[in-house]
Amino acid sequence: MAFTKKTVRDIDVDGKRVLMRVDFNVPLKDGVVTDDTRVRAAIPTISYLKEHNAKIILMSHLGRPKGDGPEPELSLKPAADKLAELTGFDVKFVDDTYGEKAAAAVDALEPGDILVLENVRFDKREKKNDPEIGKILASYGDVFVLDAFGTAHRAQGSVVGPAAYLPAVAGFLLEKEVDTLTSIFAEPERPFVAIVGGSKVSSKIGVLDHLIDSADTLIIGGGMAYTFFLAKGYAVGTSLKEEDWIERAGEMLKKAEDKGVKILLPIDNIVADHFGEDAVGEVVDSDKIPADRMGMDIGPKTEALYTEAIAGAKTVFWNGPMGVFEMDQFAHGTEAVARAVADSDCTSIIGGGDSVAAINKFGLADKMSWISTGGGASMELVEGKALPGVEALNDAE
Ligand SMILES: Nc1ncnc2c1ncn2[C@@H]1O[C@H](COP(=O)(O)OP(=O)(O)O)[C@@H](O)[C@H]1O
Ligand SMILES: O=C(OP(=O)(O)O)[C@H](O)COP(=O)(O)O
Repeated sequence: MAFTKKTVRDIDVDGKRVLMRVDFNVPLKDGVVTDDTRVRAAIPTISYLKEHNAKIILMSHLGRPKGDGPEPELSLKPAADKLAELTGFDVKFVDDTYGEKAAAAVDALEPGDILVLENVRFDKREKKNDPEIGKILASYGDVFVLDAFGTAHRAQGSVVGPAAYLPAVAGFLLEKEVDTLTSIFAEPERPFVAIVGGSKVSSKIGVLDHLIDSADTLIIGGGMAYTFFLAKGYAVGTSLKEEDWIERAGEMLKKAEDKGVKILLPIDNIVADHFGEDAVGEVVDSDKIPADRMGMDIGPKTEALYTEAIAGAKTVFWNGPMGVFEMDQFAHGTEAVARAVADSDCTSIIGGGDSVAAINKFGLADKMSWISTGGGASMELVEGKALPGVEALNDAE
């Protein structure tokens, strides 16, 4: 299915104030961007707008701030600096989003200038999709561009709000992501193996239900696994879990069994007594996690099981690391799965900020068919859902 929304190519941006929502939700360590994939991915649209003399106003969230004011460690300044470094453009930054300071910085823009606003989530009205947020942001622009594929599944103020007030079109990244993913998911070559892990359990666990309908094998790892262990009656110690989902997880296991879809869960795990750089791992079987231990990675027997399942795949969709890969001692499971995907003769789609950071950490990005900047967003596309951000844009004629 071709992309059905207007894009930046369809509008005149010369001398106009272009308000653009990007996804600069990048991993940071000590104030430095540790994976710049999402910043790089926004550059084609930014460069196009600059070449066409637009005044460019960029906005994004970063992380999940509480929403009652600035949190310096979640400032967008490092992402703005990264954009300047990657492009050589002069990138201005204003430490305000909805106030007079931001408005004044917008007013001072000349054609070709680029301004990054502070984290849109420093105000709780953003996540609540308060119409006031859309209105304030829209006042900064003459047109609205959505290029934040990774956040297009969130009906939040800066993603859908400005479209109510301004002509609203897609950027090149959004267009390419939606086109590529919908065409792969429409008729995946089989066996289709879906791999889901990571920590955003509540926002992604529901999609697993759909994956049972579309995938031949579903591999579960990372923080996602422990809710399923609870459904199987295993104790999970202090591992990440989502109590409200235990019953549904049990229903999913039953549904998969009835449909003949294989769900693979870890059979062993690397556990630790606390979450930290100095934590030391030990291997335990999945039904023997001690009460004072938390699961940090999949274990060696699980790596072998998952590697074998991936080797026979024709399509792999992967979102969410198998463990806390940022800490080297818990990165082994994610690396083993990444290598299995890289070595297999399949169409491979990797989605999500952290999953992509993991693939980059292991130097395997060029072995994958499509690296998507969105984890949750690509999960919703695989589910066949429309993304609210895309829905809010103007239809192509
Ligand atoms: N067992 C686990 N316990 C806690 N966190 C985990 C576990 N396994 C993986 N994670 C964390 O999950 C995070 C990524 O999850 P998520 O945001 O859902 O993925 P993505 O950004 O790829 O969509 C990583 O920071 C990783 O450390
Ligand atoms: O990182 C993101 O999603 P992802 O981890 O599913 O890829 C997006 O920036 C959305 O962030 P959110 O899940 O805090 O709304």
